[in-house]
Amino acid sequence: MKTVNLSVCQMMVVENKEDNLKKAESMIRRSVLENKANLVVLPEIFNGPYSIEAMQATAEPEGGPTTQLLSRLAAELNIVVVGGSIAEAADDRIYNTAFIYNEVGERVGRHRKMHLFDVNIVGGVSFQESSIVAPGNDVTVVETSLGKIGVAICYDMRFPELMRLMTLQGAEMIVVPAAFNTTTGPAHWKDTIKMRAVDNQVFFAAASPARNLASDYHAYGFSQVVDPWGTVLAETDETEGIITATLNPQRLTAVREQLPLLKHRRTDLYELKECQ
Ligand SMILES: NC(=O)CC(=O)C(=O)O
Repeated sequence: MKTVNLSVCQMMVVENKEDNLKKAESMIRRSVLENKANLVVLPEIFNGPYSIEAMQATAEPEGGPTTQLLSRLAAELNIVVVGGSIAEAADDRIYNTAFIYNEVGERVGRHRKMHLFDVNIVGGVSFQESSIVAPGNDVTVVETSLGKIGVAICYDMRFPELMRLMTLQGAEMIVVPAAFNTTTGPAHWKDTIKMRAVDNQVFFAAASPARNLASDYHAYGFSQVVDPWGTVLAETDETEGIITATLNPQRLTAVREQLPLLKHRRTDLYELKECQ
């Protein structure tokens, strides 16, 4: 991989789609102009609220206004964009999808959330994502000029097998647009980010929306970027803002050489395989 300046835009997502697109555009521009980012990441479902009703209302196909904007900005600003995720309308279904664009605005990857957030936590959050969203079936590792980026979405990051598969496929950075909430966030967010980075010896960036108490779903916030040793390189609180970290490839090499976890796996005793 190359040296990467990664910015996470922890944006306040509101009801109105156009307002969200304007906000995403201004935060992407600021990431580049003020923080010299060459990789910019947006949160899960950034163009409308993360709710069953809103996802139905905001769903659009690839080539719609949201992906057009992301592609145009990637090309104009000469950056790689992991475009958070959107409700994607395709095949008469809705997917929760991240689109990834390169420096000339080509779509170089697409991840459809594989694990859907169907939970009912007593006294806390209830959500039935599968009532509207269909699951994706593909592990996503994208080859870019900056290095290999594994992309997953929110609940996907709770599944260590998926993170390890991405690592075995060469991911050097794992980037996760996400929206934990005020029940699961305080309990699990930071530990999950750290352990996925440490287990796999990868850079790990998790991008949340800012917490909007006017919406039904209260995102946790606290976006983070962590290095392969588990050191936090950048983090924020629950409010809107941009965080930026420099990812140094020598750090990844040094951690993997000095603590060769990936080489010490007992593949004579167990294996992890991607089913076709
Ligand atoms: N929103 C999600 O997909 C997942 C989540 O909030 C959690 O795992 O907690």
